[in-house]
Amino acid sequence: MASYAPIRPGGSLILAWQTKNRKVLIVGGGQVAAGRIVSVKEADAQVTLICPEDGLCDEVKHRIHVDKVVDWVDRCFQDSDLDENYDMVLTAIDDHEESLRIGQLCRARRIPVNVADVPSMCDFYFMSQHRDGPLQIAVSTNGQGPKLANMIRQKIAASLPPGIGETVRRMGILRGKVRQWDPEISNSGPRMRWVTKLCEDWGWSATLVQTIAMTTNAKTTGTIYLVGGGPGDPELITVKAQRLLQTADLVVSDRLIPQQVLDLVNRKSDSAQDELLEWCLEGLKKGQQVVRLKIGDPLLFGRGGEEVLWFRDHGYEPVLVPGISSAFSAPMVANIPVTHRGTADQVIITTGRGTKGSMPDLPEYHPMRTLVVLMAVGRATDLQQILLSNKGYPANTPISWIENANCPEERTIFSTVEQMANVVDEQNIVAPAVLVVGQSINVLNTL
Ligand SMILES: C[C@@]1(CC(=O)O)C2=NC(=C\c3[nH]c(c(CCC(=O)O)c3CC(=O)O)Cc3[nH]c(c(CC(=O)O)c3CCC(=O)O)/C=C3\N/C(=C\2)[C@@H](CCC(=O)O)[C@]3(C)CC(=O)O)/[C@H]1CCC(=O)O
Ligand SMILES: NC(=O)c1ccc[n+]([C@@H]2O[C@H](COP(=O)([O-])OP(=O)(O)OC[C@H]3O[C@@H](n4cnc5c(N)ncnc54)[C@H](O)[C@@H]3O)[C@@H](O)[C@H]2O)c1
Repeated sequence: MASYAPIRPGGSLILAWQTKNRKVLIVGGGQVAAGRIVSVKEADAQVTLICPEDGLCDEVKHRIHVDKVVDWVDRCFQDSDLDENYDMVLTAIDDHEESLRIGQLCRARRIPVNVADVPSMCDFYFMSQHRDGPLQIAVSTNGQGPKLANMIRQKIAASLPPGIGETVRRMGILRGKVRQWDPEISNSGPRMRWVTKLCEDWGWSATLVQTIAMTTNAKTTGTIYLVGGGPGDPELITVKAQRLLQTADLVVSDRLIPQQVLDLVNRKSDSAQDELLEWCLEGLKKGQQVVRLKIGDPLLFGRGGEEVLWFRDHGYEPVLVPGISSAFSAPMVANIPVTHRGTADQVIITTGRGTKGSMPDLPEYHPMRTLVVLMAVGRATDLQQILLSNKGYPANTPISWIENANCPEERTIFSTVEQMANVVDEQNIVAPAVLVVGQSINVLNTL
């Protein structure tokens, strides 16, 4: 039998009540009323406050006369005040009998009411709250310990990462964008899975969540930055890239937009790549600072050169910002100095998958050469055969597969050229993985 969460009665219903343009009546003008004004005005309600002038505290006077966010009625409460069709009534007066009476009147009219000094008369309680942009954290002790609620709230707020409110705000913009890309109700599932994956992958790293966000602050001239996002570890991007990502109006990224969303895009266009570039262009035309974020380094197997030409054709010269390529960071993960005095004096970086699936002309064996092959996993058998049969590699030349380098799932496997395809099968190595071949593997690794 399935087990479900137990029901624990005796609580109150916790909601984020939408009160925009709703009519709220506050009775009283002391410090408690002042706090209520802030709470309901931050929720965009329309506030009427009833209280004789001599009862107004300084803060309430300020809200009435300076901020002008309150319609003030200069007298005591009258029963006919409730004829105004209020959506909510809050009493904060020092006359207990009158408080109770107003509470009962509201109950009779089914108007939700909070009576500051009579919890039993409250349809809802106020909570101790922390706000940072759209992030709202509220603590309730259900009337048991308001001071404790205050202390707990402060402790929670202090534990939050800086900038989290801004991150939440940008996430809202991004979710809106995703919905614009594909408004189909029936695609809600993939959209939600994508947003969930994004949040899980980038977690609390506020700056990096910001990097994928899209804002709309238009500037006068648009600039396109072609930025290397590094190999996957959020700490392995350059300071310059991070600054640009934080300040950009629009960031378009293929790395962070996983397959589910590219699938959505694909149905609108034959080529997802073109669509991404068109988004950049749209931003540029609006005068935005646009970051085109590429994994690794844009110009090393990143098709960055092609994108530079594309933007040039459209009248924009991209600013290039380098990134750390896995061609260098992956060997480092496996403790392989790709050059090392006396062992390796050159490193050749190539791919296992050339244009249209071709195999590039691999270099001859040289004992002082380190070979780094990107996108090699699917071609392990071909690569092994070419290196052994055509390129003179000794069967026992050390190799290393580095899977998901610089990501949490990172894995390093050492073997020899003779075994390199076998280990892919045996160890179930999957892309992305980098292959390193050469004697430099043995310098720091005792295998
Ligand atoms: C969240 C907050 C919002 C707000 O009201 O703005 C709030 N009280 C706050 C502070 C606070 N209130 C009081 C103290 C003095 C210390 C103490 O008594 O503990 C402090 C501490 C302080 O000032 O730091 C006195 C007090 N409060 C209530 C009573 C009546 C009673 O218990 O019978 C008495 C005794 C009066 C007396 O003895 O005369 C009743 C209520 N107060 C509530 C909310 C609701 C329950 C929420 C919950 O338990 O979670 C509820 C039921 C009704 C409601 O108002 O909706 C705000 C957090 C401030 C912050 O976050 O900084
Ligand atoms: N919920 C809470 O957390 C909390 C905290 C402190 C106090 N309280 C209670 O809330 C109430 C208000 O507290 P306060 O510190 O703001 O009090 P206060 O004495 O500073 O203010 C009371 C206000 O009510 C006005 N008033 C009195 N009778 C009125 C009427 N019939 N019509 C319109 N206005 C009227 C007064 O002119 C004054 O402006 C008190 O009963 C207090 O015990 C609640």
